Amino acid sequence: MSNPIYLAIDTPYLDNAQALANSAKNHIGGIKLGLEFFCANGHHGVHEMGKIGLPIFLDLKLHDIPNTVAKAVQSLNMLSAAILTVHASGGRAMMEDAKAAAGSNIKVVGVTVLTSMDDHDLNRVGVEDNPHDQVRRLADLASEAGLDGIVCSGQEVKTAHQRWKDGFFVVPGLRPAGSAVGDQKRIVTPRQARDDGASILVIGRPISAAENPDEAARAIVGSL
Ligand SMILES: O=C(O)c1cc(=O)[nH]c(=O)n1[C@@H]1O[C@H](COP(=O)(O)O)[C@@H](O)[C@H]1O
Repeated sequence: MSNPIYLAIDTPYLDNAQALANSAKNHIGGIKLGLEFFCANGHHGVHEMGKIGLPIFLDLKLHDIPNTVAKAVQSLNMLSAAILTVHASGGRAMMEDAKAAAGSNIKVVGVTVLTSMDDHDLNRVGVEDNPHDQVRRLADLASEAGLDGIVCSGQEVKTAHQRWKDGFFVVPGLRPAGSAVGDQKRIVTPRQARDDGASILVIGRPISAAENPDEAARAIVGSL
């Protein structure tokens, strides 16, 4: 079994990102670069991180009209990322065009309901369904649009996996027992997410903020 852990590297500093990835690289399966890193370092930064030799998950959560998202995806293809995110709430046409624009080796996955949101937060943006139902709705839409999978919390991944047998399920919002929760609201342990059908586990601060990131990553691998 390959290592399912993608280390979320959320920093604007390329040297810090390289140091963190290099320190934990023997106990992770990939590197996730998000908006904080990409806005500061762009294509050059992604190229440099690629030299570490692990698959790159480019988490840019694209969300715009279909034409704009498709053109943005085309501009990212040269980076040879393994995984790319768009917001599923951008709609079916946007997801279809994103997938059509992506290189054949990139998995395009739809972010459903951010793990930092609970029922109340969803209601405040006009969604009356609870996170579970909204994830199910957006997972069905992502599947219809031809995406490879979705991003959801570990609280929904079991149901999503049952409905979409060959879907690819990215699960963030993971906290080993006893670690700081921070801004996340729908959390489970890495082990729980894995058991419930997560394809990959996105983990940031429980590793990056640890005194010894390599040791923290190794301990999480051991818990799976
Ligand atoms: O798409 C994501 O990766 C993502 C979706 C989501 O719903 N929640 C979420 O936390 N993430 C990302 O997963 C990472 C979680 O980081 P930690 O909370 O530090 O483990 C961050 O880089 C977030 O941008």
